[in-house]
Amino acid sequence: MPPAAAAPRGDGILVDRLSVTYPNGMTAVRDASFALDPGTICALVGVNGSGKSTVFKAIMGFVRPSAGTVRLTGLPVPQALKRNIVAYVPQSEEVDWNFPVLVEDVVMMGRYGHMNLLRVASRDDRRKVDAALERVGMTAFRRRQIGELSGGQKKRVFLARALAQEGRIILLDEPFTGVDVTTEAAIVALLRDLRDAGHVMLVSTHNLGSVPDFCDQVVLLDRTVLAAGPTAAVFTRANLERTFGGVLRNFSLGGAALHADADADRRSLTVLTDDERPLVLYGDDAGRDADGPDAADAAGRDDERRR
Ligand SMILES: Nc1ncnc2c1ncn2[C@@H]1O[C@H](COP(=O)(O)OP(=O)(O)OP(=O)(O)O)[C@@H](O)[C@H]1O
Repeated sequence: MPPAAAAPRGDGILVDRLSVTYPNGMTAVRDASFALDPGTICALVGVNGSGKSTVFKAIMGFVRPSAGTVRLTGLPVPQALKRNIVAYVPQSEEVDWNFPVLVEDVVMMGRYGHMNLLRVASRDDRRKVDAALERVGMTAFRRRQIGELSGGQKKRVFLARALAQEGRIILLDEPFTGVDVTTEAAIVALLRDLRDAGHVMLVSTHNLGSVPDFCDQVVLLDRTVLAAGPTAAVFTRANLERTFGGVLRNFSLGGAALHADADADRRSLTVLTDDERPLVLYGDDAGRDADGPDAADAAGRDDERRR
């Protein structure tokens, strides 16, 4: 038997008994803990209002923990921010697209933390912006206004900004919302490359079907961490039902409704969806596990059909 993987030490992101209470007295996150090592892609999954953005804000230093700690590559948040360790790819709704700014200027913003107060770009800064635009396939759009781009193109530009920043930790807030299959595949390929280069990525997503495809860790959130760890162990039907309660749509097809074969009564297909790309579980163990190539393949095929 292969040796069991060691538990993460939190050398990338360490969230330890984190609680966040907003000034209006609302405790959005209570006693949440998880640990991620370099070279990880982790999904952050939970219903609307479960505290995903609050966890992001705590990691980015926008809110102070009322209890507990966050450490990033071993450093307290303020020190990590000073060193430009954290890059953020926002949700589209958070951005004012009417602000007149060129694509290349958005990507250059990723270099601001590396510049002095006058923000004069060096040759090295420009080279890194060029390389980032090239890497996400947006070089041809560099002189366009950001507001003129499609949703998927805008996402690529913000990914390029994160690349230009060269942060070891990248937070992505629903990167697949409103993007087509090709852009989603391109984003996933890029995230895998970054993982191989030792980055840590925390991805908030409602795209349940994509999670087993590319995330090696999962954090399930409902105002606290319900479960955290390797995707195969944590991303199970039972845990998802606990996380989403009645919100999750769950269709089960089995027996004659699905197959005409002799063994139809033993076979089933379960679809779990939080309204974006659904998680499709095939076969006899559909009621137990969400991992395995069948589940991922099925989710992909279903996605193609939906679009
Ligand atoms: N600035 C704030 N002041 C007071 N309460 C807040 C604030 N921001 C968020 N909340 C509350 O904290 C809870 C968690 O919100 P949060 O935005 O972290 O959830 P989320 O999981 O990111 O949701 P979504 O999936 O809708 O983006 C919600 O009940 C929300 O109303």
